[in-house]
Amino acid sequence: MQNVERVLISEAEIEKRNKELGELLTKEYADKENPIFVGVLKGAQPFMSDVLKHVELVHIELDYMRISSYKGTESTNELRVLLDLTVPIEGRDVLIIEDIVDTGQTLKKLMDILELRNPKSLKVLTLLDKPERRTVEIEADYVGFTIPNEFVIGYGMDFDEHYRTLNYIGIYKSE
Ligand SMILES: O=P(O)(O)OC[C@H]1O[C@H](OP(=O)(O)OP(=O)(O)O)[C@H](O)[C@@H]1O
Ligand code: HPA
Repeated sequence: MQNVERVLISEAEIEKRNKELGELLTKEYADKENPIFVGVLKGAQPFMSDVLKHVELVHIELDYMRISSYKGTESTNELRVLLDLTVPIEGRDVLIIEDIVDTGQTLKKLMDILELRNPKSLKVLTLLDKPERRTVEIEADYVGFTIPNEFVIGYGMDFDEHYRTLNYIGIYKSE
């Protein structure tokens, strides 16, 4: 396990939580008219596809955005929209799907951008929440796991584009 200090969340724990979250979203979005789930690439991709296996609804549109900020283990403060939505969201129920809310800067920027487009509702699902690192006041509506202040890798999350393919979440060992 090169550069993995220890396993923080196992594949089985992730699967169990994904099922619970998918069932919750099924209830929450069943009566919404025209909902759209927005995956934030690249990190949220494995989580989004796994959680959707447990969402038993067929009227949800899927779309993606990409915002990038991290170099190594540090946020750069320079957030760039690299990929935008392909459809309007005015009057629609929007759910942002993230892998992690860390400083909160990415989510804050994303929510500011999407709020300007006048959605009916704008909520957030994140697999991981790292509240100790927050620099802006922001909370997700649905959280998979609250984690300590450690840099994590795996299950979509990277260190310089490596480790995204691990099927568990580990703590990164820097040397
Ligand atoms: O709360 P923050 O401190 O802003 O960090 C969270 C963001 O950082 C990661 O994205 P990253 O910029 O690394 O892009 P990636 O998803 O392509 O890895 C992650 O996917 C979140 O979007
Ligand atoms: O702990 C993290 N790991 C990987 N990517 C991240 N982006 C923000 N925080 C993290």
